[in-house]
Amino acid sequence: MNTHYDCIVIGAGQAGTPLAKKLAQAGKKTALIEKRYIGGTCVNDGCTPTKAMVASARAAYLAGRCNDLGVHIDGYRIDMPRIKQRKDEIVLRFRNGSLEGLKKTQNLDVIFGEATFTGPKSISINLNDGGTQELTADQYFLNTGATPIIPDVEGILDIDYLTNTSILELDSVPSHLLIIGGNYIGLEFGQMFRRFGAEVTIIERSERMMPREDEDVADCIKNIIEEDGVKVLINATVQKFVKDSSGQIAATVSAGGISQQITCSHVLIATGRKPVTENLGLDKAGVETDDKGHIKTNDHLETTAPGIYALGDVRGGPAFTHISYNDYTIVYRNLFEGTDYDINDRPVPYCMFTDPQLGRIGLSEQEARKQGMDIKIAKIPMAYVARGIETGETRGLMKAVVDAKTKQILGAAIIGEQGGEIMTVLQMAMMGGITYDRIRYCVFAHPLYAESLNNLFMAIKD
Ligand SMILES: Cc1cc2nc3c(=O)[nH]c(=O)nc-3n(C[C@H](O)[C@H](O)[C@H](O)COP(=O)(O)OP(=O)(O)OC[C@H]3O[C@@H](n4cnc5c(N)ncnc54)[C@H](O)[C@@H]3O)c2cc1C
Ligand SMILES: NC(=O)c1ccc[n+]([C@@H]2O[C@H](COP(=O)([O-])OP(=O)(O)OC[C@H]3O[C@@H](n4cnc5c(N)ncnc54)[C@H](O)[C@@H]3O)[C@@H](O)[C@H]2O)c1
Repeated sequence: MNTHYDCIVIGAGQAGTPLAKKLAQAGKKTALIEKRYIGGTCVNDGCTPTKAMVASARAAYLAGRCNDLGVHIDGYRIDMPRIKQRKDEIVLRFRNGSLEGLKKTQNLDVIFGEATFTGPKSISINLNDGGTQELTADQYFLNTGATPIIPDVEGILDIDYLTNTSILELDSVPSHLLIIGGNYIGLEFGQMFRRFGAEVTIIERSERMMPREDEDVADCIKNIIEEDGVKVLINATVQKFVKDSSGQIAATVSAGGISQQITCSHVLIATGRKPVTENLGLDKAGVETDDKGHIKTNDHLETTAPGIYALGDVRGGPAFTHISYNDYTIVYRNLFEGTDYDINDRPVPYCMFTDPQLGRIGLSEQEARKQGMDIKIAKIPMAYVARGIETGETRGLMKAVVDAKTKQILGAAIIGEQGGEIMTVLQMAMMGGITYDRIRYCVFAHPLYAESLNNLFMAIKD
């Protein structure tokens, strides 16, 4: 039987879930199709589980250095099954909470299965419970997310490599975790598992880790990670994997042109993510993709097919939960509240949850210089920050890029224990047009990290 809806949302990620609810609440007969779990990557394989485990890793770190603060404990041990159980409980709470909210929503059907376009406005669903269902709708909203890129390395299919999903299922600590890719996923998991007691080696193919960040920022993070005992090889790629009969994996690694063999127990792939569009049948709907498979949209998130929108990672924007969520608010408000928002109107903050965190907003120094802008740089080490000294958290730095003439803040990178929160203070200043010379003399409560924004902008010579 063919059922018709006003709106169909494909993918219950960070845009699809709230959007489906709002569409239904606005009186639209809506279906939300999800092939796996409500909440998508963020809740099930991304932000929620990793940040829960990062909290356990930080507890281990603090236990290991509390002697410095004059508190002596008689050793500690990592209880990986408990860490996993705690993480699972949090994930289930978020996932089930969302599902309950969706089920209670009038005009909304949640259907578990994989959707594929069969025509411009029709889909077929391979139901998870068996069988298929054919649906049509006036409007479609695609929020199908992204999935790990697996590099083409000889022997990789023989080694049971881990991804950001399967590593979350480990209930023991690897003896030696080799991570391919030295950016967000590699660094967050790398430091976390080092703190759980694993030997960790990160292989990054670029000339430096975090190639999109300023060199001093990336170097600061690299020094911190290495100080924690993670081995980092840059300019490095894995050429070959061989698994021996005892389960150990020999990786042939070329680093800086020199070949070496590294033996490890586990391999995590963290080499980036690609959009999930393969089985969507987009050609049947007239939805075009770019050369990387991302769904093409305009600034209002409309695809090349009328009445079909794409939101979140699948459209290749900055791959963050808050961006996917903001995509939903743009689409919804433009459709139902008569607004004309576009995706260029928003800031793109982000926070990498290493410890200390890296909070980032706006232009980096290298980006501003590339654009030929007249800028000044404010920079202080965290070791100058009173709050950092008092709490024993002196690793990191504060850096801001400002317009030399207008005194507006153009961007910031804060590496610090609350780096994300401090960055957000500067984000608000940027949004409100508060210039750096005002922040320099602003009264902040003492002794907060934010108070040191005074000192940060004192570092600029007018
Ligand atoms: C390890 C890790 C850590 C991360 N940490 C952070 C962080 O700290 N902060 C942050 O902002 N971002 C983080 N991210 C990124 C963030 O998780 C994503 O950007 C975010 O989840 C946005 O995803 P989305 O809404 O585009 O789609 P997703 O959340 O990926 O959802 C897509 C959904 O669509 C479903 N689907 C796909 N195809 C079909 C189909 N044909 N039919 C039906 N359903 C389908 C999928 O099953 C999935 O549930 C992290 C990512 C990873 C992997
Ligand atoms: N805290 C956060 O906000 C957070 C945390 C985790 C993930 N994420 C999101 O998830 C996405 C994916 O993260 P990611 O770290 O997997 O991808 P990424 O694209 O950010 O980084 C991949 C890294 O792997 C390297 N690389 C690629 N191929 C390689 C190879 N063959 N050998 C060695 N190195 C190789 C790249 O040079 C790059 O540094 C990111 O875009 C990010 O937006 C966000």
